[in-house]
Amino acid sequence: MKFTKMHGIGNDYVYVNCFEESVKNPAEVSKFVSDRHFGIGSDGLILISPSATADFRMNIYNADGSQAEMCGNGIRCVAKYVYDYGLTDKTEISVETLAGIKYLRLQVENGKVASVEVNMGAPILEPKEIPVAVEESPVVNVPVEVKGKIYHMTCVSMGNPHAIIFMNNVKDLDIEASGPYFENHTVFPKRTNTEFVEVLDRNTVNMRVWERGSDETLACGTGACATTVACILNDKTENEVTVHLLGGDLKIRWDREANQVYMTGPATVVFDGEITLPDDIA
Ligand SMILES: N[C@H](CCC[C@H](N)C(=O)O)C(=O)O
Repeated sequence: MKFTKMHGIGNDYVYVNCFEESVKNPAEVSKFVSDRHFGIGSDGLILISPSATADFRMNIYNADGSQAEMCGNGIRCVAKYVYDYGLTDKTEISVETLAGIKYLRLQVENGKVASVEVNMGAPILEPKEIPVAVEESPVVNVPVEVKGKIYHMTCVSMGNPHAIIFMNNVKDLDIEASGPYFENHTVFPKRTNTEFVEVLDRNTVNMRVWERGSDETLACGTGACATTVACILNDKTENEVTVHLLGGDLKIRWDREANQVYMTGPATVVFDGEITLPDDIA
């Protein structure tokens, strides 16, 4: 199977061009290629395919094989792949995802995509649609007990679920001690991604993330969008925020009139490769 290893500020995936390849067991393939010792090493697998309703289709699988509705860092890399590898010469494209069709603007430098602006759509705040099993709507600063400790969470979906926890210092956070317990908490019927956020000023935050199905990652695009919405709902920032993640920065803007969230950031090709999959998952 031919693949391209790419990352969005350190959130790395194995990308497969399904115009040329066919992946019959994507969940199993994602688990295999994601293993950083026995596979390629990645946060998951992303398939780029034809679409009947958009220019391209993106399917994303986490490292544990679970399929997610959307991936912000991933969709920027999809845009870079389809332009740089000659599948399109358009600098405005649409990509079909399980979270709906997304519209992207590609910034090209020296013939290659340098950064991408994605319209990530409207944030979803209705608890039943996130989903999160609480009465409050919207879910803003709601107490939740995790491993015997009370946290206050704000929940937002960008097509995939996010729980945002504000704290004073994320650098020293022992994320392994709480991330998995939020991810698998019974209050989240479909599990959740969890963002731990330190507000630096009205336009800047530090964020770390424990992702559903991929443990801590160096960045999460949908998480940065959900975090920005949560900051604004809690009156902690203005509508435009620079999110500092372990792997780099994303610029997020929530256009309140249009109720659309925009994310701008880079996309990087690491290498092209070919791998022989074990027979039982090929
Ligand atoms: N783990 C996420 C999918 C990947 C999202 C993230 N990598 C991004 O950049 O948005 C989930 O299960 O919802």
